[in-house]
Amino acid sequence: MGAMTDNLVQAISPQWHAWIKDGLSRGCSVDSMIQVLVRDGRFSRAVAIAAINATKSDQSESNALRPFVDTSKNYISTPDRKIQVILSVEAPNVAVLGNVLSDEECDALIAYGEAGMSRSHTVAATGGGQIDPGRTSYGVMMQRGELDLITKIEARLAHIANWPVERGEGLQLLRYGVGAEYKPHFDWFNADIPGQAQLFGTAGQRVGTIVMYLNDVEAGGGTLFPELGLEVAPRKGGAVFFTNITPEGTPCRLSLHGGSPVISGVKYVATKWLREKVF
Ligand SMILES: O=C(O)CCC(=O)C(=O)O
Ligand SMILES: [Fe+2]
Repeated sequence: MGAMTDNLVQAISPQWHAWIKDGLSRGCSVDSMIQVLVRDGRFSRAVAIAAINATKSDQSESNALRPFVDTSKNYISTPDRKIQVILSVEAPNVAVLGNVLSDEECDALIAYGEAGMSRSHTVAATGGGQIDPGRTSYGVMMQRGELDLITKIEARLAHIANWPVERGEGLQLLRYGVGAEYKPHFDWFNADIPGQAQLFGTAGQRVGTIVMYLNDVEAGGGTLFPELGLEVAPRKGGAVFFTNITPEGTPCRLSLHGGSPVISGVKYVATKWLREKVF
């Protein structure tokens, strides 16, 4: 929690942090505080919400938090890499990023994961994995910290999304051949579907997602957000981050997304799902 708050304080300045703390202690409404932060502090709404939530959780140990990418500048400086902010959307909070991974890191992930790949599954309504015509990629799940390279990347992602490494699942590596796709879906678990209810486990909801592109794709293979009319083109080393829950913590239907069919070439991605609690 400390590191996350430090990042936020950096993003919003100690003065504004103190102002939020004071407002919360005086019982100001969150809406009114967001308005002031956006108008006078010139913060994006996403940063304002995240800063208020982080301050709240520091005070009450509540868990009303979601990851966020600070798009108030055009670059994000992580300890080992300067990330480009290319595009951002407010709701759901989407950030398209460049230069997240080096070419060498992309190549190494593909080389390492390729051998272990098998046909991807989805979760059946009654629980368990199933082969699904709506998801025709091949993939492999990796352990958190499975390689030094992965540890390094996971630390970088934690910095970018302001979310602790421990609250992330292992990376999932996917390969889509020509025609392969992942039809639009939600990454959040649906508590009303028996097969999904058990997925919450002790780590809770999948609150955010980062899809990293490991190669350039000749045609097709974009990440599509049908509710936003947005499609992110795969670019080697780039990534798209998005939140799966609203600022209030409920499943976000605008986060509907999918991997469009690859038309020509092959598409490799690495997906990091961010969980509510320690995974
Ligand atoms: O392949 C893509 O572009 C999207 C992948 C995805 O939605 C996921 O892994 O959950
Ligand atoms: Fe997804």
